[in-house]
Amino acid sequence: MFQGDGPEAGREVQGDGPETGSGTMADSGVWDNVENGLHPLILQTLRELHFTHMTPVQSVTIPLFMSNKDVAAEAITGSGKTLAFVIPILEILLKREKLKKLQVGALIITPTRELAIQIDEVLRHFTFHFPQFSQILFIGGSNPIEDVEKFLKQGGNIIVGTPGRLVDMFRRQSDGLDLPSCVKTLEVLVLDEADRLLEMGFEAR
Ligand SMILES: Nc1ncnc2c1ncn2[C@@H]1O[C@H](COP(=O)(O)OP(=O)(O)OP(=O)(O)O)[C@@H](O)[C@H]1O
Repeated sequence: MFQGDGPEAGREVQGDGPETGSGTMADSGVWDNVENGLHPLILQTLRELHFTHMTPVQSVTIPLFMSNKDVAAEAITGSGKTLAFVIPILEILLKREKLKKLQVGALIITPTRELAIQIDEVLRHFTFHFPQFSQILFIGGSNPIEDVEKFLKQGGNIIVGTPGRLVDMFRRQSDGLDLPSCVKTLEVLVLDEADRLLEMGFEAR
């Protein structure tokens, strides 16, 4: 499940998995046909990845997301949900005024370190072509001070993180990181696997 930051009411989308439709995973339209067009460098990255067609969840949600709707999607594992939010994030950030180094434009929260690493890797394929966007991974298992220093040094226009480390990073003002101020520029919030995230029972302490 994911959400775009937009003025209009959300809409629930049921995405088909790889085994449905005509039997192939990517059978719901070519990327060139996305309304208003995708950025040429995004299309180039998709060609590099050999992704010729959108999956059903991508073809339904990407246009909604790109028109600033709030989107909630439910689709089976492996149906291509990651690209369904990664591409709109980039398109939305490309349309806004350039973000400064410490301004966060998108925050992707996911329940496990493994998922965060996977999303970070997928995103990196795309941001490789957009050096104006910095991205940072906030997950447990490393020294939080290193994350603070990394953010201050290289910035984090797009953050991918797990809840525990993110909460920690939001409380690091005494170490020189004022993340609550940095997210004032937030355009997109993604709650990946929102059902699992909410089951985890994170509460304000
Ligand atoms: N349009 C596409 N064409 C071909 N392959 C794709 C396409 N979109 C995504 N994939 C590939 O399909 C696989 C599953 O995608 P992804 O991990 O985004 O699924 P998911 O729905 O997020 O799965 P999970 O529920 O496990 O997180 C990945 O290997 C990804 O690279």
